[in-house]
Amino acid sequence: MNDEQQSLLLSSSSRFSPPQGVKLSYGTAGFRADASLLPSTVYRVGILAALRSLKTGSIIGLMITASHNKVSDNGVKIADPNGGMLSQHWEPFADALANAPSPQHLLLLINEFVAKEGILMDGVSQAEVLLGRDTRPSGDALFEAARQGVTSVVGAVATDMGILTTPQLHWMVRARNKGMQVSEQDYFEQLSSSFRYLEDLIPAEKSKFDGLNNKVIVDGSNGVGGVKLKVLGSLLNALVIEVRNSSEDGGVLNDGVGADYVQKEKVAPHGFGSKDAGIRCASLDGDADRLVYFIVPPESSGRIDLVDGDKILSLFAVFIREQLSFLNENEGIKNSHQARLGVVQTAYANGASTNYLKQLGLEVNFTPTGVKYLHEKAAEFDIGIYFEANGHGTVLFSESFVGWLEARTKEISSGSNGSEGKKAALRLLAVSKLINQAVGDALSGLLLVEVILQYMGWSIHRWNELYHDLPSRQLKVKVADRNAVITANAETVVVSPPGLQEAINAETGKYHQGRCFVRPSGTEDVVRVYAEASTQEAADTLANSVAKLVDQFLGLGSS
Ligand SMILES: CC(=O)N[C@H]1[C@@H](OP(=O)(O)O)O[C@H](CO)[C@@H](O)[C@@H]1O
Ligand SMILES: [Mg+2]
Repeated sequence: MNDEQQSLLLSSSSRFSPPQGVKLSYGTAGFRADASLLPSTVYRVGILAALRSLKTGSIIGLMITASHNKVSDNGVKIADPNGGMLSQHWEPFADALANAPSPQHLLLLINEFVAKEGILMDGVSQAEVLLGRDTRPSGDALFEAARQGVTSVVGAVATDMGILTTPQLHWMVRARNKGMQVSEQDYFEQLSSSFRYLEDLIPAEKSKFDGLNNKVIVDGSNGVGGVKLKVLGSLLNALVIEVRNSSEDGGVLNDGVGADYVQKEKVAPHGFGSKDAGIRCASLDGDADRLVYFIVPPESSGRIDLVDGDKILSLFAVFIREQLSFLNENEGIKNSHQARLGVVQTAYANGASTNYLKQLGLEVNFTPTGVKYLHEKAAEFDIGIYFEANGHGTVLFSESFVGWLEARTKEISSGSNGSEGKKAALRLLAVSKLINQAVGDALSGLLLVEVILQYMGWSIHRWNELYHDLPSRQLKVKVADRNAVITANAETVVVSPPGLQEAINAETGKYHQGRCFVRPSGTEDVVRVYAEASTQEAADTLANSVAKLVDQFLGLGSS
């Protein structure tokens, strides 16, 4: 690193002192904390993003958001060149940078790291980072910190993409690196045109929207997603999207609203009630990368029927499996290719969903919590569908399978006779354009759910009846050191502290259809307990007894 570069880094970093007495960690989804603690972290992540861009020779993304967390929090994460999460290999460097106590330490770390990674900081190589932020009031100041971080690397440019959903930014990074157009208008255009195309491919004999079924009401969590969804909705024809709790309505972000609240509490968000009984309702989280549906009952008990990420995954799996079977049956299609379809879940997936998917004959895989793990696994298949129960997920198509579909659909247009097999190829290709290939995206997920329901002629009730969720309960336990819990087998088994798993097994064995696991959260200072059983009461009791075990083994008094 030359002198000019050194002094630039030293002078800019002296403007951003790290908070005292706080240890920051990149965690499951980037850095998150109270926004007042974050300027130095966001500035340093700006440097990291510029280095990542130099290293990969590609465009990198930096998103400022704390998703479903409270409005006074904020956070920052990186999108890699393919639009996915930052390579896990760089996370320790991110942690070290964020926690460096002084500008001199920071410089030392950067020097060491660029030498180890062979990054050329010669002031000649070009780097570019696309910056996005959600609607949080702290976003503007943190954006400025990120911009200063990026531009303190000589040759690096920070491009302001404005206020965006997290998945929009990831989509733009991916598209830019493929040499495509990446304005927000391009994003809306790609989603809405593939949606309309899929609508046009619905067979005439299948029931279309019947006037009752053409509306979905969406809770925007008072965040960025609602506003964007209004724009997207205006580009559609038959489907009516009514947005409530949009950030323009004056409500507080994620306060009594949003996908996380609806999924965890199983109650209707603010602004929804018995007047909405029978209508399809959906909820986005604060940065619109999670989506759940729900049904409001006619009486105003507040309780809802939750149609969660597992059920969205199941709907996608049923549809895609059907299209693949049309493809395989179709003799007109040359070089018939047996596409490998895989689904990926975590231990939080409701056991009833896993049984259902296995009964369909699908390969079900499990990974630890966190989309970076699910995404990586799903990418091993021709078509990989992954979802967390909380509504984060997408459908990935391998490049080779998309290439194969493109070749088939070209054959089709030359000798078109409209067989189901041919239409299936066209449909799958349109799905690969509709559903975000970079990351889980509530807006593209919502459009895919809507068009599949149209295609199937299903109401939300019919969809919800695919299987019945086993009653479940999630609890959080505060412990002295959550990292003392070490798990294996996709977090289903505790290997340390010794004896805890045996105690959990003994408790779980008392319950019909009992299943229970504990793991340290990657985003909160707690150990999470999840329990399932044949009745709600049993699931509650099992969760409570295991929470007590966790407390006995690791509680605040046991350090
Ligand atoms: C049980 C649960 O919902 N866990 C969430 C939560 O992770 P934890 O590591 O459990 O805190 O936040 C993650 C990031 O948003 C999300 O990927 C994950 O599913
Ligand atoms: Mg989110």
